[in-house]
Amino acid sequence: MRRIGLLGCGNVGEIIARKHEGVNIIALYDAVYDKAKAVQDACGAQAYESFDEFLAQDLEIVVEAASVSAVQAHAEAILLAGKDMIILSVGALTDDPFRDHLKACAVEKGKKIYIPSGAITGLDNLKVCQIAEVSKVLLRTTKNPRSLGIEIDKPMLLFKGTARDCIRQYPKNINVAIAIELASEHEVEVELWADPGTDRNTHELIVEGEFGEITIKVSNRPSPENPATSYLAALSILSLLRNLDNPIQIGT
Ligand SMILES: NC(=O)C1=CN([C@@H]2O[C@H](COP(=O)(O)OP(=O)(O)OC[C@H]3O[C@@H](n4cnc5c(N)ncnc54)[C@H](O)[C@@H]3O)[C@@H](O)[C@H]2O)C=CC1
Ligand SMILES: O=C([O-])CC(=O)C(=O)O
Repeated sequence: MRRIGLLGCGNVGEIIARKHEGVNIIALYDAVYDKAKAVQDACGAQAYESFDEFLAQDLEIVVEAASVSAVQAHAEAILLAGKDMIILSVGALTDDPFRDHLKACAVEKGKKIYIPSGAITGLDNLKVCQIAEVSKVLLRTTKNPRSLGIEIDKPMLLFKGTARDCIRQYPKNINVAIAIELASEHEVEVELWADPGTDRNTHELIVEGEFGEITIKVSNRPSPENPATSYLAALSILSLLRNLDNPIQIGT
């Protein structure tokens, strides 16, 4: 079984620790040591207070479910230590020189960086946008204000602009837009709405191109422990881990 290290033991990390199958989680790290210790019992892994000690373990894959800044701080070291990496805080990869550098590190060590589908679906065939003519990629995201850490009493458009500008302002809420941008290799327009009347994190993806039109609407249940994060995001990592060694690859 693949040996996994968990970087980030908050909401998503804890779900992975409890529900993983087909892989062996052996090491845990969180900037808040108590969080890593708190999930030890869920998976029988060891929590480490020092990142270097965590990374020194015999890991094949590090699963990042921490933050954009955790990716910025640790991804290079993880890849250069010869580990594959699953990156959920994909907003970190908007920085082109940083992303190119991580790619070069992965190539140098013969390792892979996996970007899970996270809180959206449809990333598989969105990759056709890399080779097709595309006139529009729009993501309209709507969350309850509590997910965005604000209080309002009627729907409000908080942001309209590029995915790159949006992730700078909302690094915990719009990583999906960057996953869409990386899959499509096309600039993504984002509308971010806060709606006190909704109990879902909704992502509507609208794409127009030479192939026709795509509309995908995902109405996500927020995670119980972190309403900003859709439960689907944790499930997407669990399914990625489950299918890593499947000889049949489904989807583009
Ligand atoms: N790609 C996607 O579709 C999605 C991405 N996300 C992202 O996934 C990440 C995890 O989400 P949650 O588990 O809900 O967040 P969370 O806030 O519940 O847990 C994050 C954990 O990581 C730890 N952490 C943060 N920075 C760290 C660092 N530099 N080093 C070590 N530990 C660090 C925190 O102490 C916390 O325990 C977030 O960055 C979130 O924005 C969430 C949903 C969808
Ligand atoms: O979980 C979600 O619905 C989206 C999210 O937080 C992100 O993309 O960062």
